[in-house]
Amino acid sequence: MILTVTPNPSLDRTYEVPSLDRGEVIRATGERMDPGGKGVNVSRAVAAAGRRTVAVLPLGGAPGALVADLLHAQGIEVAPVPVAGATRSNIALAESDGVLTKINAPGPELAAAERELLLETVRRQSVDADWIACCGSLPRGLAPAWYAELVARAHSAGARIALDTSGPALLAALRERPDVVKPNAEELAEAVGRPLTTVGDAMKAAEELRELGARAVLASLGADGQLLVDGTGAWFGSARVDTVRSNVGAGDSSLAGFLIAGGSGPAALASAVAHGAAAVQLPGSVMPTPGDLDLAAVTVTGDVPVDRVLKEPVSVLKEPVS
Ligand SMILES: Nc1ncnc2c1ncn2[C@@H]1O[C@H](COP(=O)(O)OP(=O)(O)O)[C@@H](O)[C@H]1O
Ligand SMILES: O=P(O)(O)OC[C@H]1O[C@](O)(COP(=O)(O)O)[C@@H](O)[C@@H]1O
Repeated sequence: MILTVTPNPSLDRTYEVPSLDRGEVIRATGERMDPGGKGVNVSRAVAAAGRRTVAVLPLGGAPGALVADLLHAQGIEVAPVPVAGATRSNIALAESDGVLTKINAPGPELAAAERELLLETVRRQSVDADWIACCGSLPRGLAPAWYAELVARAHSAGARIALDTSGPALLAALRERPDVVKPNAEELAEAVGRPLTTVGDAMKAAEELRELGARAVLASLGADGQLLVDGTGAWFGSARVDTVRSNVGAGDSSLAGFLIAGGSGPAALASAVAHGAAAVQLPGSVMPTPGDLDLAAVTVTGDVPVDRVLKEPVSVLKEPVS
């Protein structure tokens, strides 16, 4: 079973708009609503693969009830943590030329009793978990070291941890030796405080995260593919995609693919790449089913193309949020 923890889930609302004109009334041509948050998406992808998953998440107010309904409708087991504040709604504005603008709300602040209940729920649900995937930003009320504490607790309970977060929360958790971390290129650049121009730059940065404690680093590099660096070596995986429909949740789908395939080594990397490539060819944050995957289109090599210039280099570093 793959347990996911999403401390700051969301109701994802996507509006299709012709284009964005600041200060104008924009009439949407289409809209959709999805249960969201990075761990929620991992659970959706694991369930789409026909594997068991339980999603732990704080839920509050009408948006929280809607997230629970949408997840139940997709057959996903939810271990809710009732909270007083309303679950956030995140807005994605998809322009007709393919550009996506996202507004991620901060989400409710968790009170002390709610924080305790969240940890207790994770502990109770971890009993038969092969992996615990802890994903996304932290809501107000959870200290940057919260994921570090979760990794330590999960390890003492014998579970393996996959972590997909960024900034201070990622850096703080590394010292507890998460089994795999999954930064995207921006998050990787932010973590090492350097821009990334080539696949070699990304590999050096991933090695640095290992030196800081990560046992393995699965770095997703958007259109360029993915890098896996662990204690036994490094591999690069990619797949050709002709038409990208939506990259929302592509990284979450990749992480699910990696864990479903065992969570280590080149075969798991190939599964991660196949899931990422399939996800970007589906609308919104729809997660791929086995029929959507094209493993034959995936290439994995131990001969990492270090000199390859990234199609989407990271030249400007994001300001840390906290
Ligand atoms: N434009 C693209 N073309 C082909 N594959 C893509 C594209 N964008 C994303 N992917 C696939 O999805 C994976 C995850 O996307 P990425 O943008 O790196 O993650 P995140 O969603 O976490 O920001 C990539 O490593 C790649 O396999
Ligand atoms: O926790 P964060 O970083 O605010 O991200 C939450 C958002 O990320 C998502 O999980 C999608 O992930 P990506 O933006 O990485 O594609 C959405 O479902 C959700 O709205």
